[in-house]
Amino acid sequence: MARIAVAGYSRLFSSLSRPRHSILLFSPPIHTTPLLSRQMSVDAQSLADRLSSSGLLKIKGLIGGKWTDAYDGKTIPVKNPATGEIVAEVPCMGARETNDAIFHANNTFKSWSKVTAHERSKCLRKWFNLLIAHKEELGQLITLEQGKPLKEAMGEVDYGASFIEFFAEEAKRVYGDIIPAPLADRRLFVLKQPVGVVGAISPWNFPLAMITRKVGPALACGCTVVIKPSELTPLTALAAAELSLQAGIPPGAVNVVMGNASEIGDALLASPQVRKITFTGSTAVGKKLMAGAAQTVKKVSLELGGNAPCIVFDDADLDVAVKATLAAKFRNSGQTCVCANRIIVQEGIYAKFADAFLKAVQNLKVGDGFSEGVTQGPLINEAAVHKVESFVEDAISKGAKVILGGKRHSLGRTFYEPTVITDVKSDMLLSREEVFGPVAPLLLFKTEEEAIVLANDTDAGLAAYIFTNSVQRTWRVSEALEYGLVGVNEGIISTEVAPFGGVKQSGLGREGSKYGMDEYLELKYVCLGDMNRK
Ligand SMILES: NC(=O)c1ccc[n+]([C@@H]2O[C@H](COP(=O)([O-])OP(=O)(O)OC[C@H]3O[C@@H](n4cnc5c(N)ncnc54)[C@H](O)[C@@H]3O)[C@@H](O)[C@H]2O)c1
Ligand SMILES: O=CCCC(=O)O
Repeated sequence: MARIAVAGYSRLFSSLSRPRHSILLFSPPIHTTPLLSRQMSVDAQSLADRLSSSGLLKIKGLIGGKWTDAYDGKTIPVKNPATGEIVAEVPCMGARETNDAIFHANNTFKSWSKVTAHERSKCLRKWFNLLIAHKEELGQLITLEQGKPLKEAMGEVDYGASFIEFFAEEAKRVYGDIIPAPLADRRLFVLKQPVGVVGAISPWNFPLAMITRKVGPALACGCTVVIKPSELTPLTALAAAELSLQAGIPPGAVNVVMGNASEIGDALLASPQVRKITFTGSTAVGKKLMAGAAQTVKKVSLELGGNAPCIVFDDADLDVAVKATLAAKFRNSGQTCVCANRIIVQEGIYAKFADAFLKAVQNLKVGDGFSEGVTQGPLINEAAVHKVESFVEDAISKGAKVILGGKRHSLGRTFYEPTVITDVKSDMLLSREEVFGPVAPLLLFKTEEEAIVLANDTDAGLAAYIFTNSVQRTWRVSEALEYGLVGVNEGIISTEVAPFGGVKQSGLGREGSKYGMDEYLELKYVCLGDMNRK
């Protein structure tokens, strides 16, 4: 059955303007005909045709500038989470392909790191222009493999591309230092140099932005990269890599391998040529990578899971708090590391907030991301739904009350009803861990001190949100929160110009902004002596 309404989204595309952000077919060897033609519906086939004619539907890995199958010919399927249909088969690569990708990245590093900052900047700028020129196709790919509504996917393209534009500019601003010397016959300099080959491992929830946020600064600094996208969403990464080649970024500077995650990860960790691992994903995998990087003492940056508190004080503007909390909670159907995970509401505003929030959540529309008006796509897979279900069951068994949703959506598959749960307590799974789904748990507090204790009562420390009209409280609470990002009266705070990253077990290092460059640079101190010699 055709589930993708081609006419509908064509109209949507034509109504969307070009960006201003603030905020098949190569067949792998064992298949002789393109998978899309064999396994998808008629409407899906026209989508495939459009993507295919754009040249952006790549289904091979990229090693040293060559589109490459797995050496043993094995493939893995990529599925549309909204329909369960297989949309492509991509190579199931492992250590051998990864080592070759590292080899090429290392060779290319020798030349790319010597290219002037001005030239690197120009290449990145061209890449940005191409990403924006292909916004529609990239948005389609994101919705196809990740499931988020097309409008949100197009927003991700703007957001993802913004990192390339920003770091194209930053490439020209890698300044060193001259330090006043303690001895008269010396001069002291600090040089900033690229770290070398970077292994970049990314998750499925932002198939483009979580890659560009890493690769943009890496290339800007003169590093080369081996990307391992999530096996659930590799098509967007491959399309972006194709555009990097079209932009003139040299073959070998951007490599993409996917397949056996732990084998690829181990190869990246073991290689002395890989000098930096940058990872976005779960805390559990981040810890493994951090331990593994010790073998060769690599630089590591980790963007891991969150457990964001969203604190609504009695003095908050109710409309602002409801609207912003809705955005912070239900972005990408709750599958965002900075999604509000615990909505902590002061007793004086609790009833009014719960009522207004419930009404707002009732207006969300669940469905296939390609259908017009849909705001909530499916969850990524069955495991994600099981996790949500187990958290909701745990809360109910401990006394929480479901006031909306609380079960799978009638659309079936991995669609889950937008859910609001009250009477949530801090011992419930919903409070302890990130639910990564469309479930909004409401907790009640009495005093500011209590709210801060509740908010900080977690190993995570990525994003937090507060709603208040008091300037003094804004400062006090922002300073007291053990988090890397704080939104005040705002639910969507990510931008390429500000540092993104967590404290505690949410990670190490920062991405985006001028600080994002430091992660890909080494400092070298040079001492020039004997200055008095004539
Ligand atoms: N802090 C952030 O910026 C941020 C952003 C997005 C997502 N996240 C977090 O990511 C998680 C969701 O993403 P996910 O389910 O893809 O996470 P995940 O940790 O399961 O996977 C992330 C990536 O790591 C790879 N991987 C898994 N095991 C590996 C191994 N042993 N060696 C090397 N690579 C391995 C996966 O294939 C994938 O590419 C959530 O916890 C979310 O909070 C964090
Ligand atoms: O999921 C995490 C990244 C989302 C963001 O950059 O705002």
